[in-house]
Amino acid sequence: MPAMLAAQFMGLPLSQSPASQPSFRLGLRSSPAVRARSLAPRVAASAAAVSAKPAVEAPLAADRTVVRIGLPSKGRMAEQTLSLLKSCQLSVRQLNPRQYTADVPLIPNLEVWFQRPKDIVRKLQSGDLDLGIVGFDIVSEYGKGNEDLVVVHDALEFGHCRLSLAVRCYPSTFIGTSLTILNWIFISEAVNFCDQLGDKFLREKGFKHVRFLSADGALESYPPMGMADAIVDLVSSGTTLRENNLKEIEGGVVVESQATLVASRKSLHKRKGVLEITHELLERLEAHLRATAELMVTANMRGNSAEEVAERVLSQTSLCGLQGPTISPVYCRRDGKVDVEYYAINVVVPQKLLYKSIQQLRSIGGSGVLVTKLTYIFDEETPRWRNLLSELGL
Ligand SMILES: Nc1ncnc2c1ncn2[C@@H]1O[C@H](COP(=O)(O)OP(=O)(O)OP(=O)(O)O)[C@@H](O)[C@H]1O
Ligand SMILES: O=P(O)(O)OC[C@H]1O[C@H](OP(=O)(O)OP(=O)(O)O)[C@H](O)[C@@H]1O
Ligand SMILES: [Mg+2]
Repeated sequence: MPAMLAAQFMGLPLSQSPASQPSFRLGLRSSPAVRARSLAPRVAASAAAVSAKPAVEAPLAADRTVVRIGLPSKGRMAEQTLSLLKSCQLSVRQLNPRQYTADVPLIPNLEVWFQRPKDIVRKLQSGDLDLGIVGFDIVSEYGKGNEDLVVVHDALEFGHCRLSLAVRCYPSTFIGTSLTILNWIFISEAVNFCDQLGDKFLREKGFKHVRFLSADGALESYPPMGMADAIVDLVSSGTTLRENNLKEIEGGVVVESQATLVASRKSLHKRKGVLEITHELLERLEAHLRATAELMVTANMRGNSAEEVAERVLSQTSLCGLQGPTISPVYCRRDGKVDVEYYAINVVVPQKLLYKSIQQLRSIGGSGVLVTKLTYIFDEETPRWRNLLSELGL
């Protein structure tokens, strides 16, 4: 920031009217909705089609008997989505990489359609898809206010990012500057990745004077090129911002995002098989995601009885398992008689406590420790399923 403007800012009363502020430009990545607004009437129809809330409620295509799920066709989410499904034993079979459709052999009534993330949300709204896996940022941007979209699983543990406001790096006095203050000093134009979200966020924060630009990508290049003062874009590691000399603003996070499983409420209610498939997907996803954080530890321990071994195991903080350790006798034949001298202990421990658990096991006489990865941990019923049923009034 030029010294003069900095000085001007320091003496600026916060009640000063926006009209008297220095002009500030912010860069946003354009969505088809915004581009369509500025194009000829020929494209007005597509603009309506992408509006956050369809004017006319989409009918359910009654003749379709197969259930459809939309998966990201390209980009960083595509590969991770397929790998998550594979980890849930739901491998997607795509005969040809150029084909937009595929299937999941384990769920015969499920058809996979590879689509761009924003198209997945639009097609859920139009009734052409029943389920989808997309980032929460896209659900918020394109599905906002649409009652027909239901987030079935909100934390699939990949695609973590945040939609955030960032500005050029100014002298350290301004780093950590709050939104309110920044508002007065230098944003007059911004580039926005998520038009609806970015626009609403900044207006609500009082950035009424900001002019939004449309852009298709590489938003981080706008401020250094002098085309905008700020950007509203996705940030994950922060590398792109840093490499382009930009900084996030304190309090400038518009939305936190990660991959989600989304469904059409109408499909869940009316299309045969959707609720059952959603239940299976949800159960497998939950059970798998839960299992990735845990390990199964098995060890042998000398003891006089299962209870006595249990006392020792339960005296250790990291060996309590999900409900408690499973302790079973190890039978051996001695002097012609079946005898029990050792007990096998099975206990599920959090991955991050593995080494501590091993140390605790050894300290109470455990030996021959085996550690196994878990594929699934199924609970009695997942809270997300109960929530979904109650959200659907079922
Ligand atoms: N840097 C990132 N780290 C983690 N997740 C991200 C990141 N950027 C985007 N995402 C997530 O991935 C989703 C898809 O982004 P991606 O860049 O693959 O496609 P896109 O930007 O919509 O398409 P395109 O780049 O062709 O315009 C985003 O909606 C967001 O949820
Ligand atoms: O904080 P980081 O880890 O650096 O990630 C942030 C970048 O990732 C996304 O871009 P992407 O790579 O998808 O390119 P795009 O702008 O062409 O979509 C996003 O739009 C940012 O530019
Ligand atoms: Mg991208």
